[in-house]
Amino acid sequence: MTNQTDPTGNTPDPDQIHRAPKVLLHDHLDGGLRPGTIVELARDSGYTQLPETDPDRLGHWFREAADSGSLERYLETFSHTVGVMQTREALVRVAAECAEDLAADGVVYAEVRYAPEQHLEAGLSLEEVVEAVNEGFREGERRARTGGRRIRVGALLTAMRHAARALEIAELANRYRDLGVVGFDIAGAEAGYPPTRHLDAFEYLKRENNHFTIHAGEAFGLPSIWQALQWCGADRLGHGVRIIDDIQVHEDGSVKLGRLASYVRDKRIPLEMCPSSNLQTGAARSYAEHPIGLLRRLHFRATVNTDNRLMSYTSMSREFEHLVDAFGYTLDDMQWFSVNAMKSAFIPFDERLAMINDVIKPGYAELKSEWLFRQTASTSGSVDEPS
Ligand SMILES: O=c1[nH]cnc2c1ncn2[C@@H]1O[C@H](CO)[C@@H](O)[C@H]1O
Ligand SMILES: [Zn+2]
Repeated sequence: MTNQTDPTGNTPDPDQIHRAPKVLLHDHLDGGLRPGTIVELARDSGYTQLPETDPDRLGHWFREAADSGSLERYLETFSHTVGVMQTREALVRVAAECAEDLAADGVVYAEVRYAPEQHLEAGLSLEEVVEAVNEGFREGERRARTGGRRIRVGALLTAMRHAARALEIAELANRYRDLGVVGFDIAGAEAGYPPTRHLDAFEYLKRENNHFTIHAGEAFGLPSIWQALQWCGADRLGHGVRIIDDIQVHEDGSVKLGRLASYVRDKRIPLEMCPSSNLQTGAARSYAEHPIGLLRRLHFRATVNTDNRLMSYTSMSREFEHLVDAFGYTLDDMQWFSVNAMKSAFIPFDERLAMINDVIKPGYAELKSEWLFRQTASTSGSVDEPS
């Protein structure tokens, strides 16, 4: 890695990034399958549409096909993952492996989303889909614990923005509240499908005191973010990268925020940023030019996320490696992003606080203290040298 060196010495190396406790708010269940699992599920269910049947080649295919520069083409690849996630067994397996994989990557808390309406082709009901995924998450948490890792996973139920089932899915999310589902989301092609199309679902959730995030400001700009916040009342923004269009950076380095960007920062609206995904869909040109750098400097409530680990060939550790490389981030920056994410989670406040104080901060303190002890050891060594 070619990161800029940090005078305090706590620029993390890949091993530290991996061990650091990480919090993930934006990850799609159907965007994170293991290639080998897709191949096996396709074989077992008679799904014949896979473009490759060798796991390595299939993984590569997803990454290449998703690297298209457009959100619409990126989303086409999901037909294959959704295609093999149509039975109870498949959903339990995929959800369990998701929790296991995230835990193995050092994620301690995750909110994982999926659209129940996309898993009904083989006759499951919406309720059966939700229960299968919940069962899988619990199983994955157990396996992680057995392997010495702890993770907590909550589900977000997504409604597809081109479809007309948002209210029904919002009601489903409300029914399974406190039973493994922590919130609601809308996803899918953004241009042509403004958030206000689903206003009834959002108004319903507000009346129920429930939580939701909205994919906005990814493939479409400020009007989408504005609607998501001011018409729909979103608690968080999925991506929200295009908020950058409302921020002017002058030659002398001074910065002027427009009304919407000010609102987002002042109200501490969490931005679920997914750098690798944005590079693939054309929402950003490079890691170094990704708006997260400026937004972090300006103290927006930015968080780091994977979006789709399979399509974007990523993990939380990889996202942080890219950001450390691009911006010279330190363990303190990683802690800042992780605490931001935990503060923005949809679980109750006291539980968020306990995760921050009992898991995240001690985890970073330990990593930082390792460095201190390494320093002390090398310093005392040199003192002992005869001069
Ligand atoms: O970055 C994204 N933007 C918009 N929609 C997405 C993104 N990633 C995945 N999905 C959509 O969300 C569905 C449920 O998980 C996926 O099937 C995919 O169509
Ligand atoms: Zn997404």
